[in-house]
Amino acid sequence: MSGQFSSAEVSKHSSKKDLWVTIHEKVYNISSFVDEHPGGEEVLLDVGGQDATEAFEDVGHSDEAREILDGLLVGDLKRAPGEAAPKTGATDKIAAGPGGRSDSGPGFGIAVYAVLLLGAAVAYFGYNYVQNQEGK
Ligand code: HEM
Repeated sequence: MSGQFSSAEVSKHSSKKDLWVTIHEKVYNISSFVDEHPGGEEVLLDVGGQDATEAFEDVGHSDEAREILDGLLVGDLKRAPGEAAPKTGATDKIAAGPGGRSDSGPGFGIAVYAVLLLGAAVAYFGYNYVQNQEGK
């Protein structure tokens, strides 16, 4: 079974027994997998009938998980003209990375540098302060 489905069509399949999601513009019927999902059924029911690209990629699923998805494919997502594509900024970065995978979201690296810089500044001024005290 394969075809093209609009997001309105996909959103009709949001019950546990009939659960579809969209990931990267492809439509998957994950009903048979809900009970087997290592991450639990709750998260899958949450994204039922919706675009699950971000949720799926944020977890950093393995290649095995992607293979399971391949087996659940029902078709392509048909976007209505003018319909906005979902936000997949984080996903685009992951896809563009050298290994194709990344564990941290965007902005995480910057936060780490900020903390390191702050620590270095505190250490530097603290050291100077102690030196000055000793000099007295
Ligand atoms: C819809 C298709 C999905 C498939 C086929 C799938 C498949 C899998 C598989 C095979 C694993 C085991 C680890 C791995 O191989 O990466 C896993 C783990 C996990 N999944 Fe999914 N997943 C899907 C969607 C989601 C979504 C939408 C979420 C939402 C947050 C999610 C959250 C998780 C979490 C948190 C784990 C880690 C569980 C643990 O290690 O205890 N998954 N998934």
